[in-house]
Amino acid sequence: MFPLKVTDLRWRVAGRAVLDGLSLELGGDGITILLGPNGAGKSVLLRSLCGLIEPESGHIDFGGGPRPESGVAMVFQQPKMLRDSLLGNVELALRPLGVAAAERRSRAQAVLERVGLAHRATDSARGLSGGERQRLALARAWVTRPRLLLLDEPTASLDPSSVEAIERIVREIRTEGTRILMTTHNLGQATRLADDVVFMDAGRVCEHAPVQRFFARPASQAARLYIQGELPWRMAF
Ligand SMILES: Nc1ncnc2c1ncn2[C@@H]1O[C@H](COP(=O)(O)OP(=O)(O)OP(=O)(O)O)[C@@H](O)[C@H]1O
Repeated sequence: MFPLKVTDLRWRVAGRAVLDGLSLELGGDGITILLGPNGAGKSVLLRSLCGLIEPESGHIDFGGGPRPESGVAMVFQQPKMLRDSLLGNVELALRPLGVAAAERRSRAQAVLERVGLAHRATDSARGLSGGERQRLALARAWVTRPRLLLLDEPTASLDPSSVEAIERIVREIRTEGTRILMTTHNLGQATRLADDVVFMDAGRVCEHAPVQRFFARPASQAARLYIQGELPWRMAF
């Protein structure tokens, strides 16, 4: 599946370019944090990578071929839960992969353990808090053992301890060999998690750099302004 090469991707809505000739290359390891202002096209890029949006032109090449049938998973900012138990939600993710019922159950139980939700396994998923829902959404993706995991602002509007729990899970998923591409507006989180940063503006990649270099010496004016704009609170303390 890697290197993942995106070339000159274009997608318009009502004549306005949302992806405007976007190109990007990702190697097979690590966590890439996708930064950029609201409306830059980050979510649209993630949706294009998992096949939910078909760009008008351009090319996405997964290690020399088309997108594989399985191996790419995505977690949305506001994941939808089935009206079922946590176990049921996780097991369902394995059905399309042809995993036998007994193995579906054991893998679902194991992954719920790892995200700290085993004690809620038979509860209704609809009754979970925001942080618990995100952990369940990560479990549903993780249980399929994706090679590439796309995370769209998985900690937006979560409290600090829920954010910490999600970050721990994301690191564990990465340690087990899953490539992660994740959006966030939390720059502290970006510095904690990222190996490298892709900065997008107006439907294009402006910059792709190792995390330390990106924050110490952003190469583009757009990235400098974004970093300054997102960090006013630092000046206050
Ligand atoms: N399905 C859609 N139909 C019409 N317009 C869309 C659709 N999806 C996204 N857009 C538009 O494309 C632009 C980019 O949206 P996108 O959600 O990718 O931005 P983003 O960089 O993820 O922003 P944010 O940081 O606010 O989440 C926005 O103007 C959005 O309104």
